[in-house]
Amino acid sequence: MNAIRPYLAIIAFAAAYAVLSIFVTNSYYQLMLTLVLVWASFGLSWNILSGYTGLISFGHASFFGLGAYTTALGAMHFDLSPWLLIPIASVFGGISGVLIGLPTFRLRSHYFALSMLAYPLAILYVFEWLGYQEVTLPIKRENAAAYMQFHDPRIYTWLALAMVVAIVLISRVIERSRFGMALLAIKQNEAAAEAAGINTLLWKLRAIAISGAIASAVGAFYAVVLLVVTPLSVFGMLVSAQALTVTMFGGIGTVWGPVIGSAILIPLSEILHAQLGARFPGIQGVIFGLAIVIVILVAPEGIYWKAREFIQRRWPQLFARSRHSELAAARATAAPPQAAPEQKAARPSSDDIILSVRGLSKSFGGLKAVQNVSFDVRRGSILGIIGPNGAGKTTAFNLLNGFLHPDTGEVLVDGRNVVGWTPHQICEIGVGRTFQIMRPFARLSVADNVVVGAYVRAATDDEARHLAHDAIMRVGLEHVADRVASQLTTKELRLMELARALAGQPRLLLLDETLAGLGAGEADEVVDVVRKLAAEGVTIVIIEHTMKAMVKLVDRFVVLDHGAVLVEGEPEAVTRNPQVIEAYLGAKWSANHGQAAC
Ligand SMILES: Nc1ncnc2c1ncn2[C@@H]1O[C@H](COP(=O)(O)OP(=O)(O)OP(=O)(O)O)[C@@H](O)[C@H]1O
Repeated sequence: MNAIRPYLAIIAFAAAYAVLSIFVTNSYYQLMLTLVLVWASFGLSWNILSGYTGLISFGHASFFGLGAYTTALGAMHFDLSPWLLIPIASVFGGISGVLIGLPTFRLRSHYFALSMLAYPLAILYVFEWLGYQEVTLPIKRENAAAYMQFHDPRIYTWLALAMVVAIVLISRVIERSRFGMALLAIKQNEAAAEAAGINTLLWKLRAIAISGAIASAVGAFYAVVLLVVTPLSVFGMLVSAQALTVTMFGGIGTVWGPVIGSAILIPLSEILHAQLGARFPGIQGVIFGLAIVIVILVAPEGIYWKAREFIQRRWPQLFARSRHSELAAARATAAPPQAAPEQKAARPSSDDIILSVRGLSKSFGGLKAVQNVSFDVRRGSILGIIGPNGAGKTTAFNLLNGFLHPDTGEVLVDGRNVVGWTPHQICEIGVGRTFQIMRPFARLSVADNVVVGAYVRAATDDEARHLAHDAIMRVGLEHVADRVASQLTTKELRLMELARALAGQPRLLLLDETLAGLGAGEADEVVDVVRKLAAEGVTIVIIEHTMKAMVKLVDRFVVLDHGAVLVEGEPEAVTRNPQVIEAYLGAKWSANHGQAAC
């Protein structure tokens, strides 16, 4: 029973729809029942890319149209059956997804959305130019069922229903797996996902390939239902808009969104088109436009989420769940993963060098943000990087973990030069990172945030949950593990980012201003956690402004000024250095601490 429970809603929906379709005898309404499911399926395909990753596609008609024309042309020129052509269209859709995704994923947000718009428009003109203005599928009088042609229109509805159920199940599998978590992490913060070891390009390509394959299959089926295909009806703006509108109206990022949106908007626009289409041509476009305006004003993420929020407020017990207890259960059952040898090693640090930076430089236009920086970090030690605002500390970090590529220089992690690697590749070899401006996955729970960081080291979901649980315990956040990240205090967010980095079992942790925004007491608590991690053998490089906390924490300092290393050495020597006092600490520090430091 427990195994069936997540699918009860879709089983009930399919049963009710099938029963409804049995009693609808009017062929026009029967067609509408089928079209509702076709557009719901198309919306579901759009949702797999855009709903889960947040990369809005205005160009899903490319896949839909390719599918429709594959069926139409395959039937016309090669006398092939749609039973064969639909899977072929799906393969074409998947391949075109990768071909479109590879160049277009270089772009972000609205640039991505707008460039996706170009593909169906370009393909539309190609098909017109090829002379395929209107392609009709040949009618089969004999053996019609083998060509997916049926006298009883209800069979199309049932086929469409089977298609929706299949796509909902695929979406559910994606949602509940590492795939879905990766896409959600990308949606909430792509840079943090990449730094947590997620190969963002690969997951996005997988999402667009699956999304494109499904959209093409839906388009191929649409051609079978309507029997006529024109470039405008399958590649037109309204087609892409339809996927977007039904999903945005119903609810983004949930399987129910496209189904709800389609069930409301398609009959509405079809009936108005039938009644008023002659007097008001293009009335469907008006309906979809109005739907978008209403959604933006009333329920920006769609009516599913609005209704869910309402129910959650009214009957909170229906939604009570404990992800952390799941994690704790996973910990009780899963075998403990092998600790990395580096983590077993205890301080004090040896002369073994884990990170070696050689002649690193980076300029932005004429500004030399990092100039010929070199330093070594011994395994098990804590290195502090300090310097005034704009000294190049964050840029140096971005060069170390692959967000930026240096103009010159080397970054050797355990002797391997990682210059040119991507952040997730650097994370894979054991370099974790937190950010100066915190980058939580705001709508995920603390536990889920940390699970995302564990995937880089875990072979299975259970192991990821086990590692996440360990990391949460190490930073002392078990009491808020089920809380949504957006509800955390600054200190908790800092610790959660630490846990997310720790879950990937790094041997080297780069902490970017982990104490920023904390009160004195809170900063001490976080310093204690960092010190404990170092005692467990994790090597730490930390950027900080808070000199007082740093002096007590670090083994060595690198002081940057104007992008170059001003001084390097042990805390006592560095804080007494006249150049450091002049460039960074100022005369006041010298007066207050000079004696103490001596
Ligand atoms: N992407 C960028 N494009 C142009 N200039 C940049 C870029 N990133 C950083 N800079 C400039 O490079 C210099 C070093 O910046 P960086 O953020 O590394 O300093 P920082 O020491 O971390 O400063 P803060 O303590 O204020 O964060 C600054 O002058 C900054 O304006």
